[in-house]
Formats: sequence, C-alpha cells, structure tokens
Amino acid sequence: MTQTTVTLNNDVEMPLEGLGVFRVEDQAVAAQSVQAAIRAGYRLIDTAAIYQNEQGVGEGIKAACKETGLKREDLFITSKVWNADQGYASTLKAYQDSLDRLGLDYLDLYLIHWPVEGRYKETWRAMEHLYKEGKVRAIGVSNFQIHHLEDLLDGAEVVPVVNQVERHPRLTQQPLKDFSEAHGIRLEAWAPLMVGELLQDKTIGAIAEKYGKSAAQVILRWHIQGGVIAIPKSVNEDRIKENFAIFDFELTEADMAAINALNQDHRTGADPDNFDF
Ligand SMILES: NC(=O)C1=CN([C@@H]2O[C@H](COP(=O)(O)OP(=O)(O)OC[C@H]3O[C@@H](n4cnc5c(N)ncnc54)[C@H](OP(=O)(O)O)[C@@H]3O)[C@@H](O)[C@H]2O)C=CC1
Ligand SMILES: O=C1CO[C@H](CO)[C@@H](O)[C@@H]1O
Repeated sequence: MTQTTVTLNNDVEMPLEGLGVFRVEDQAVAAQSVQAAIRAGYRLIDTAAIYQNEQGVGEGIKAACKETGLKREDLFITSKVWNADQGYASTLKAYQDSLDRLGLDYLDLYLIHWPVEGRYKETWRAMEHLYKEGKVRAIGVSNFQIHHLEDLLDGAEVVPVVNQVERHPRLTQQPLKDFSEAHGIRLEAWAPLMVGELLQDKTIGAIAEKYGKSAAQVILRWHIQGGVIAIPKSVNEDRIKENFAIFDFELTEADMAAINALNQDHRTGADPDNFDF
C-alpha cells in the first residue's frame, strides 16, 4: 500500500484519488455512484454547482456514512463556484446554496471553476473570506493557466492550494505543474483518463500487461505517482472499484517517462484562454 493522501500547503490532508461526477445528472445515479465509491475506499468526491447533482451527491454521502460507519469528517468533498455566480456577494451565496443542496455544513475544498476575465479576482476575495471565517477547509482554482495564477497571486492574501485542470498522458501540463509546485499549488487532474479515449493506447497497454493491471489503472497510477490528484468519473461499480485498485503497485521511472512522452498538448475540453460559458 503506497501513499493515499497528500498534505496541501495549508496542512489539510487531501486524498490523491477521488470520484468525479460530471455528466451524472440523475440524482439517484449520482447517489449510488458516490455510495459505491465510498464503499470501495474513496474518500474524495468532486462535484460542482453546474453538474446539477449536488443533491444526489449529498444523499450518497449520507447513505455511505450510514452503511460504513464513516463520519462526515472522514470524507473530503469538493465543489465549485460556476462562472455566472462569480463576484463577491454572488460567490458567498453560491457557496451556501451548494452546502444546502449537499446537506453539508462545510466543504473541504471550494474552487473557482473557470478564470472568468475581470471577475476572478473579486471572486477570490470571497473565497478568502469563506476560508478566513472557517467556513471551508481549503480554497483553490480550476482551469487557471500560469498567467492567471500570476495575476491572482498578485494581491492575494491566501494562495490557492489546488489548481484542477485537464490532465492526462496527451496533456501532461508540465510547465503548469512546475509553476504550481514552485508556488505550493497542488495540481488536480480532470479528465484523467481523457474521458476513456486513452484506454486503447499501445504504450499504456504494454505497461498494463507487464503489471497485470488495466490501462485505466496504469494511467491513474501515473497521475498519483507524479503527485497529481486524480478524479476519474464512473457510474459503474466494477469500474469504480477498478479505478481505486492503484495503491498496490509502482511504475518504474522508465514507465513514468514513457507515459510522459505521450504528451501532445492535446485538449479534449475547452481552452482556458478561450471559453465562452
Ligand atoms: N474543473 C473542470 O472544469 C472539470 C472537472 N471535471 C471533473 O473531473 C472528473 C473526471 O473527468 P471526466 O470528464 O468525467 O473524464 P474521465 O477521464 O474521468 O473519464 C470518464 C469516462 O471514462 C469511463 N471510464 C471510467 N473508468 C473507466 C475504466 N476503468 N474503464 C473504462 N472506462 C472507464 C467513464 O464511463 P462509465 O461512467 O460508464 O464508467 C466515462 O465515460 C469529472 O467527473 C469532474 O468531476 C471534468 C471536466 C471539467
Ligand atoms: O467541469 C466542467 C463540466 O461542466 C461544464 C460545462 O457544463 C464544463 O465547462 C466544466 O469544465
């Protein structure tokens, strides 16, 4: 069993792997997936106001705690302020609305979902307020490029502890990773499996065969072994379990390098410098 958590820059422990729930709009399916994940050992759940499943996620958390005997504080719950809610007062309200839908009285991590030009610095002031008031354990950002981080850090009282960005072997984000690590900002990978598109890759397949693991497990191991938090999404209990069975093997330096070499700076999602939502 290798390391399963990391210590964020504000000393909060965060699991290295969690469950993502984007595109799970059905509240019952969201609840079942969250419950299956917690049953399988996951402690981190990644949702967002825009995913419209915070209510289902909250129900899954409650059911899983009842089933396993775990307490709320054993879990690490993330949500995000959506673009339309950016601004000081609207962010404070969005945070409370997320808590209400989740049925929780605090979040472990709250993120600015996208760097909306002209709004994200004011939004950050609200995030800092929530953090300083003890309403949230950690605050961070998502989809921020180096220039957004530089701008945010200029005048920030609290440094974000996490930047959640698209990352997978075709988009390794090395310059952003280096910049983030130099500033105590932990990278978190969304679409860690490239939304399933990378599972037929030959290089990854050959490595997977060597370890008797699946392609998904090798990719997820590559993320966490490189110190990057990964939040694969699945609504299938077998795949949820499969994705978590990555703490019992270690990739060699050569395997890590071979996967890093698959980078093509290829995005599946929106470009943070050019999005219009
Ligand atoms: N901050 C941001 O802007 C964004 C954040 N996110 C977050 O990141 C999470 C993960 O990203 P996501 O876009 O969902 O993509 P992922 O890379 O996690 O891929 C999810 C897809 O892969 C399939 N899958 C999962 N595990 C396996 C497996 N072991 N074998 C085969 N197929 C598998 C899933 O299908 P199935 O469910 O049927 O198993 C689903 O179709 C999101 O759920 C969300 O929480 C995502 C996008 C943007
Ligand atoms: O996390 C995400 C998924 O949902 C949004 C769209 O509906 C994306 O923009 C976002 O990055």
